[in-house]
Amino acid sequence: MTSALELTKLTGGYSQRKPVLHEVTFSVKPGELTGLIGLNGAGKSTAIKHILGLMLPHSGEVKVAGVRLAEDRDKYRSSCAYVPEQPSLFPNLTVAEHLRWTAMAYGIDAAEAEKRTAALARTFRMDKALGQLPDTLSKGMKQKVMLMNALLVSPPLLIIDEPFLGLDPLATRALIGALEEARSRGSAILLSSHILPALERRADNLVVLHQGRIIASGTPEQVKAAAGGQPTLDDAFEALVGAAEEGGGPLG
Ligand SMILES: Nc1ncnc2c1ncn2[C@@H]1O[C@H](COP(=O)(O)OP(=O)(O)OP(=O)(O)O)[C@@H](O)[C@H]1O
Repeated sequence: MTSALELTKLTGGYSQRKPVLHEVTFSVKPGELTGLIGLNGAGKSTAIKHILGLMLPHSGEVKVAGVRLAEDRDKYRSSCAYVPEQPSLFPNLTVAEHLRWTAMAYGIDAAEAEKRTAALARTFRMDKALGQLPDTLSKGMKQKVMLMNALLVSPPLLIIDEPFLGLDPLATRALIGALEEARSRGSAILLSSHILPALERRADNLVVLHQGRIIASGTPEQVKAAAGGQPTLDDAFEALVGAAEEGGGPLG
């Protein structure tokens, strides 16, 4: 099965002289949810910028839906949707207009877009906000609009930065349900988050980055085992980072 996302020995960053990422290799298969975790400054956002094609590798490669950006720009770009931590919306477009615009950009038929919009608005309790402009929305509501846009597209690869921050408990549940649905339709999901218990419960795989290198990866159980059999992912993360900073090898 072609991976939805495949990083092979990706070395990259903001200057050739001082790379941020060092030979990062991992993949996400259709229907899988992978959590990307690491301390502040570990390189998660830099990895995402490379995946989105906003930065080019110094060496190694990134494939989305089986293609490199240089091979097929249109396929690459239309195969992923990204929800950043900070919502960025057009001030003059209403919520419904954002969704319509996204649907057009991704070539989704208008009737289908309308149907998906109505369903997403119900799921995220945003029915009454469809006619509102971003300025009149709360922070969490803006985040919901970003999520609704990405879910409307239902792309092969969905990348979400800190998905649960700022969402109320019902919206969090709605998002978890919507992500499950997206997975069952075959979307691969990459979540970057500091909220480890949420990932421990839901991720198929984890990638632990430290100073731009992968220090552990695998299922949550495998990562806990690699950290010396820690009881929780929080404990495992602390142990792995501690060992990496002491310059030690694998724990256990
Ligand atoms: N625009 C930039 N120019 C130069 N260096 C940068 C830039 N953005 C980030 N960096 C550096 O790249 C490294 C990785 O940063 P990155 O933003 O990828 O971390 P992160 O894991 O996403 O952190 P956080 O959890 O705080 O969001 C850090 O050393 C940071 O200082």
